[in-house]
Amino acid sequence: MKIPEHIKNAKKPLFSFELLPPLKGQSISQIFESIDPLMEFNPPFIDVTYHREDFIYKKRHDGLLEKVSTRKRPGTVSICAAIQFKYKVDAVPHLICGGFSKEDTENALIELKFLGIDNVLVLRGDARKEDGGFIPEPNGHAYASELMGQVLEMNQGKYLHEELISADKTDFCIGVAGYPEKHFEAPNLRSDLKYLKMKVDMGAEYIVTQMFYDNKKYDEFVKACRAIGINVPIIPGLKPITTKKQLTLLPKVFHIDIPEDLADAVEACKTDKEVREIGIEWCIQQSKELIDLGAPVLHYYTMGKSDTTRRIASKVFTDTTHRIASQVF
Ligand SMILES: NC(=O)C1=CN([C@@H]2O[C@H](COP(=O)(O)OP(=O)(O)OC[C@H]3O[C@@H](n4cnc5c(N)ncnc54)[C@H](O)[C@@H]3O)[C@@H](O)[C@H]2O)C=CC1
Ligand SMILES: Nc1nc(=O)c2c([nH]1)NC[C@@H]1CN(c3ccc(C(=O)N[C@@H](CCC(=O)O)C(=O)O)cc3)CN21
Repeated sequence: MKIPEHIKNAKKPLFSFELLPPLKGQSISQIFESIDPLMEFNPPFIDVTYHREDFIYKKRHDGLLEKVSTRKRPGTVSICAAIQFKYKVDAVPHLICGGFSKEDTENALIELKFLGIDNVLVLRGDARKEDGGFIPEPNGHAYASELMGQVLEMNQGKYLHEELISADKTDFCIGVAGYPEKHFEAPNLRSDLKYLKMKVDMGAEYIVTQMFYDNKKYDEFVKACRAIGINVPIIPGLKPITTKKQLTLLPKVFHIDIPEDLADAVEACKTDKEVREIGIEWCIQQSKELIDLGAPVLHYYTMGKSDTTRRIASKVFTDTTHRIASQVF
């Protein structure tokens, strides 16, 4: 089922989460072990991220260094298939521009259609660390909107080499990313929202936000979106803080602010065990308020660590007194 249908059919706010493909060499059982403890909260969908290749430098016999491309976390499509068939919930693979030619993208989409996976989150993808900034693949896409264009073409039955393929139309539901605190490369929020609106006008059916720790940012973002005619569901993304290191790491990697109260409380902790308690409390509070603000789904960036999210969800999603999501869409 498509994500917007899950939202329309829901009688109360929904719980969903996101995981990373495990490191190369590990097994699917680790994925299942991280999903099992969260199934009691009835996620209608589970996202699986996509990771582009990295470079490593290998020493050759002659002593020179050879640049070799490797992928540390392969398997998004097969993990999605395994999830969908085992748990009978929709798996949402992330599709990225980085490292993908149009042919690679087409092949991935053909495989997804074949597997009965019909929701995708369309993203540009992060820059490779070594590159400094995002560099599109030759014959690839530079922006999420361009990649969306290709998915939409396939939804119309238009493949890259029509003379070579006679294939049916695909029917993908497309979600996109939104940034309550602005995407770090955008000159200002208005510009970022302009491109977000472009993605929605092209056919994106819902938005998942970058993580944030101050609900006011989400509230203002939703209002700013509505004011310019973005009327699709806006799903907040949440990541509980669990270590002191994240206080500097998260702003650096994801370009987000940590509110003073939260930062002070984390600073005052003596151990990461204490930090985790603070992070869980903060996230429970945030989750409850977001439901009151009308968030249709709460999407947790669990990234394979389910214990923390389980503790949060058991406080947020087993309490049936919460109101039905009231966001306008
Ligand atoms: N791997 C994953 O699962 C996830 C990754 N992300 C990351 O978030 C970042 C951005 O991804 P998206 O939001 O999908 O990218 P996007 O292509 O929509 O936007 C990227 C930047 O370019 C600007 N922009 C967008 N379209 C433009 C256009 N046509 N012309 C000029 N500027 C334009 C935007 O304002 C933004 O600053 C990436 O670093 C991505 O990896 C975010 C969520 C999940
Ligand atoms: N820029 C960007 N890239 C992403 O891949 C991404 C986002 N934003 N925002 C939404 C989700 C959240 N994602 C993730 C991915 C990895 C971690 C993670 O492993 N975090 C480490 C620190 C980060 C690091 O070491 O690079 C952690 O300790 O929490 C968290 C969320 C993936 N998605």
